[in-house]
Amino acid sequence: MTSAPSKQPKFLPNAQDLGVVAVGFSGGQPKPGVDAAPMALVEAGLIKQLEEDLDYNVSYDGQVHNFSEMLPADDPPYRNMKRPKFCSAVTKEVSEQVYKYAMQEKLVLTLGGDHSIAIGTISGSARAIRERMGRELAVIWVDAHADINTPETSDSGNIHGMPVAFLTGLAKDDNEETFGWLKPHHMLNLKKLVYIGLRDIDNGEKKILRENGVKVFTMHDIDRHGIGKVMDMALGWIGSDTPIHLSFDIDALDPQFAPSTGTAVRGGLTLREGDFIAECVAETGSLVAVDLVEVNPSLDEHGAADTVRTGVSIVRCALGDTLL
Ligand SMILES: NC(=[NH2+])NCCC[C@H](N)C(=O)O
Ligand SMILES: [Mn+2]
Ligand SMILES: [Mn+2]
Repeated sequence: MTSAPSKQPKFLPNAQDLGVVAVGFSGGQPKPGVDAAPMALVEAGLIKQLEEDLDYNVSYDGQVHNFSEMLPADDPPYRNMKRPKFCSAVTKEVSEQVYKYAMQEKLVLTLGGDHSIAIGTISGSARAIRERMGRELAVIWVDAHADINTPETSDSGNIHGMPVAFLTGLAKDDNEETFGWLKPHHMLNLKKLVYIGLRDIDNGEKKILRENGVKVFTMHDIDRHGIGKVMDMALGWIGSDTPIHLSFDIDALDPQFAPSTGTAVRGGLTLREGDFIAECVAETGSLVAVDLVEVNPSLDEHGAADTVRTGVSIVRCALGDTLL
């Protein structure tokens, strides 16, 4: 069962050094419980497996940050965003933590939490990659959703539907306490973003994706070409010489395999397709950071254990586990 990452890492001299950030944050959406995911993943043995089966030197403070000390006394909706100050403060802190590990040339694994935390993770990696190598980061966003609403296009006001808009500068705010801390060095080029697995895109998001020529592989593309060809095309778009941040929303998988998530959408990836995406990214040797988000162990009508197990498997594959 034991296996080492299959290819020589391109951007991390000590690719077996892994920094783990556990973000117990649920404020980017309305359902409680997604904050308990990091603990559930750790209790399922994730960190232990990464150390023992995959030989990583794991830096992890053993704590799931819940950021309760950052909860603002007053946090009314602003520009249609719910809990804007809390989300902004937490993602800013996550950005710093990811940045620190990335500057130490560690691979960074962030366990969410809802997908709003990607504002922190991706801004932290993008900044570190710029500083360390003068390079731009590429992002592979695996999800049922595009999460590219601006505050103005969002119907829900939930910030977990907006991270890509903030990260690419499509959405901006001048106030430091409502994402104004995001500066150009934190940002992602829309041309370096690739989506896989989308099937529930809001009308405003469709317009944004089309107008900006964003590279999207929907479930339709996967049905048409198969996941193998889609991964070739996705990685071909990024190129073999660009650092990659993988942001994996568990709801990309079909609810059969990952029912315990806040915004489940039928018609998703199979378990193997999910693992395969992660395996292909690992094989590039270009991976610098991974997020696993939106596992909600309290939505357990169908058994959260399955969803947690699916999450563990995705992370293992992304970090170099192979079938043989
Ligand atoms: N990270 C997620 N699960 N996002 C779901 C977003 C759903 C919807 N598009 C919204 O903006 O509210
Ligand atoms: Mn999603
Ligand atoms: Mn998402």
